[in-house]
Amino acid sequence: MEKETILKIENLHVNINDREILKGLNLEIKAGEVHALMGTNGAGKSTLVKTLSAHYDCAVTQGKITYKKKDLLELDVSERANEGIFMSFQSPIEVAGVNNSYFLKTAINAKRTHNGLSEIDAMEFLKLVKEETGKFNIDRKLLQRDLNDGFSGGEKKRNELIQLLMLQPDLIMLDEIDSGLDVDAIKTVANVINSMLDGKKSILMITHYDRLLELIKPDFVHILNDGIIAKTGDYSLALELDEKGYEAIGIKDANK
Ligand SMILES: Nc1ncnc2c1ncn2[C@@H]1O[C@H](COP(=O)(O)OP(=O)(O)OP(=O)(O)O)[C@@H](O)[C@H]1O
Repeated sequence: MEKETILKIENLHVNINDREILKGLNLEIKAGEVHALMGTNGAGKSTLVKTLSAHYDCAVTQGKITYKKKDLLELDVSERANEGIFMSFQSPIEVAGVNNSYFLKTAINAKRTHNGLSEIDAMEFLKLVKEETGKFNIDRKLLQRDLNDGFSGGEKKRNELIQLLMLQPDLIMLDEIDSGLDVDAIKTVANVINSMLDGKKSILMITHYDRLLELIKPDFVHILNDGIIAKTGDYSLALELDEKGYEAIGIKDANK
């Protein structure tokens, strides 16, 4: 059976501060696929995933993005989340005064209400937290604190894993979730992501290293360069890149 297209990006042009970063990018992601996005520093990888999550830095000047047959650019940031888009940021914001558990329960209930389901109460929420974090031995005490407030880099990433498990999004975008993590934490990330691969959820993950891709095998590896996807291959492209570097595979660093 033909897989459903979850996300289709056509001729996407995006400016940041009036400078064109994405210059006619095309990308199609189907249900159940894992896509890795690589590229030199400053190539525009984060700009792409920030644009998909409606970040205020990114101004779309041209192009079309279709998500589950809807015009994504017509949806605001909370509508995108309620429609099942999840973004793990390189540096998630710290929000003192907002309890982490309250924040997560509110996000879950917004999504449930949007999809015509009843809200979960405090007891159900706690039960679900225990179940999900228990499967992967993730410390749930983080939920008692304020959202990311004073969290270490690794704790912020673990908190995003809790959010992922609780929200069960359809399109998961991970921006360098492996950076700064200890070896055990990288394995936990991979275990969580692999557990979510049910043939329906799709992943777009930015990484610089082959390490994460060894644990979460991508169906496609894309190299973003000079504002477009300059090269696409399978996992062997990431291995080749790791071995030879960008220049040897024909990718010129636009910053040099
Ligand atoms: N808020 C901003 N103001 C000015 N320039 C920005 C801003 N955000 C991004 N840029 C610029 O846009 C370009 C693309 O940045 P982006 O973060 O998308 O790159 P990247 O491929 O994710 O890089 P890295 O691998 O280093 O994380 C860079 O030149 C960056 O300096």
